[in-house]
Amino acid sequence: MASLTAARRIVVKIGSALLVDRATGTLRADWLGALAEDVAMLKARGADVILVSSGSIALGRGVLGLGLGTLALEQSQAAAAVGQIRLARAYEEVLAPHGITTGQVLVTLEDSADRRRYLNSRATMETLLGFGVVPIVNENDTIATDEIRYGDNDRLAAQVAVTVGADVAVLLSDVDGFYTANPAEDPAAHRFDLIEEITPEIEAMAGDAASGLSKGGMKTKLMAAKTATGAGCALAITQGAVLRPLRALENGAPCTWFRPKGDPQAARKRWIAAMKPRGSITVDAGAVAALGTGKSLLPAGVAAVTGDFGRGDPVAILGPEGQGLGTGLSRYTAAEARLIRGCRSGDIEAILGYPGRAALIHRDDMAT
Ligand SMILES: Nc1ncnc2c1ncn2[C@@H]1O[C@H](COP(=O)(O)OP(=O)(O)O)[C@@H](O)[C@H]1O
Ligand SMILES: N[C@@H](CCC(=O)OP(=O)(O)O)C(=O)O
Repeated sequence: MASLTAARRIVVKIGSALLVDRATGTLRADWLGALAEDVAMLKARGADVILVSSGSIALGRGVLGLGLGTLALEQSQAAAAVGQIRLARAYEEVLAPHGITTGQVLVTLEDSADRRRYLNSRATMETLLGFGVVPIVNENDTIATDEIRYGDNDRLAAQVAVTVGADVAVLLSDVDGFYTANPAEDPAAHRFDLIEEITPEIEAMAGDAASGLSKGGMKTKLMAAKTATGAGCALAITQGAVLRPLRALENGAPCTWFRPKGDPQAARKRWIAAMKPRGSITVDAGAVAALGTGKSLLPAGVAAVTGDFGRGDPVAILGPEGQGLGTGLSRYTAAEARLIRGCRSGDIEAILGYPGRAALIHRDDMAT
């Protein structure tokens, strides 16, 4: 079974109900301080950690005196604007004493649907993690309208896990796992230790949230589990209300694991391989050899470009005889690719008039 101890890159989702005291609308400082110790523990053993944290609306509504009732979308968005700044600051304040730098990343559903932005956010996240930063991710509630909202951070966390190629995602909840029925309503319900496959029977067991601060309930957690496991990332649901819930999980606290399908790299390659190319890039013999040894495709190895693709679009990679070598996501548009074809990476800026990425297709964005 998957485990937190061996994880290389971990996404942890923290729900509003854990972070914010419902009655007072204030932050649970002790709980957050203890969570910072958990994060420091994971970082100390070399894992990358990304926190997907809810709580901006719950915090902001307290500050604005909006009460506990249902909010109109604009009110939620206003509350998020007020709450998010406090939320990000709270994480910074608890993690800094551990020598950990934080960065705020606000995303919308559009960012991951649009492939160009998806590649940008992937590259930025990778760079942040390379610096040892712990990204604090939330939905950009102040600008997201209904059509482009995740609406719940369970699915957002799974999407982030896929974007960064995490091998483990943990949803810290107010319940210690996935049950045969909502345990708040059915005392006979029992918890699964491991779910191998999310079948329609399992889906029928997922109910809504019982608490007033949360959004998703188990339905969105199952959707998150589907997304994560399909991309090779194991997902755990566990009780977050205890102090140091990640240490507790490592020490065998009750939870439900969802088994991943393969590993993140293999899943990403399957995803890219299934895309319909928007054009083609023909490479020379030297590039064929370089790709064979697992290198990225540089402009220098490109002989010809066809089609009209944008940044992030899938393109067919062809050998000198026109033979198919695979599919990759282009980091340049077709027009740019034609201009920098055959050039050294160091000349890209002079040719295009702006600095670009060294590779035309990065190794991670290629299925060969
Ligand atoms: N099959 C189920 N197993 C466990 N909990 C369930 C189930 N169906 C519905 N629930 C409810 O989902 C809640 C957890 O979701 P939610 O309150 O949205 O948590 P979070 O704040 O962590 O997002 C549980 O407290 C429980 O009331
Ligand atoms: N983005 C929103 C949270 C949405 C959400 O999923 O909340 P929760 O069910 O508490 O995880 C916020 O920060 O208030």
